Amino acid sequence: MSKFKQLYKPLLARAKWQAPEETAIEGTEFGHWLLEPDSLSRRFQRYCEHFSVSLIEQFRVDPSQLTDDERSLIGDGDCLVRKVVLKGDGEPWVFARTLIPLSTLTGPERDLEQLGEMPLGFRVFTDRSARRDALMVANVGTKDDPMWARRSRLWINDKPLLVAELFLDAAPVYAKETQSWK
Ligand SMILES: C=C(O[C@@H]1C=C(C(=O)O)C=C[C@H]1O)C(=O)O
Repeated sequence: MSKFKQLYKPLLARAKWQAPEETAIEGTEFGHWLLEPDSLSRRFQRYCEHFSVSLIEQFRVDPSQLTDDERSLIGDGDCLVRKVVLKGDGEPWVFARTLIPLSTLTGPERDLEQLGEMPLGFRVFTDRSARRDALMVANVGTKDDPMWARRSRLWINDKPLLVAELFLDAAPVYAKETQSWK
């Protein structure tokens, strides 16, 4: 799993986030994926027989480990960092890094620290209060060979978490004709 950290963490770290309207992705096939407001995990499930999440690492950081941008979105408190790979039929589709403020890991949300290999989206989007905002996108590849990432803030019971997702080559996002199975 460390190859995912070595390969993909730096790509996400240097993403130059843009508002979708500043890019030409709206109305494109992959734009529909990148702008997905509901659970990406639930959508991925429709494009494979077996959807799974592998937990790479999870640890706590103090706010000095966050960027100014991240602090402006989720506050300047200690956070839990959760890094996973989302897989479709065993193929790595997304590398995701989520920042969950400890102030979000309270009350009914305490369990978010024990998710393990349960997809975060399955837990968050079953809550009626769940919503997504501050969605930004970035091409961390090249113009001719794009590698797309997105970052968005999720709210659950009015408490935030920040999710950054890097869409890997095998992801259905890039398939010319993505026919859902279900
Ligand atoms: C937020 C979602 O959860 C997905 C699963 C994640 C995880 O298990 O850590 C992280 C980011 C997402 O790709 C979603 O399904 O939209």
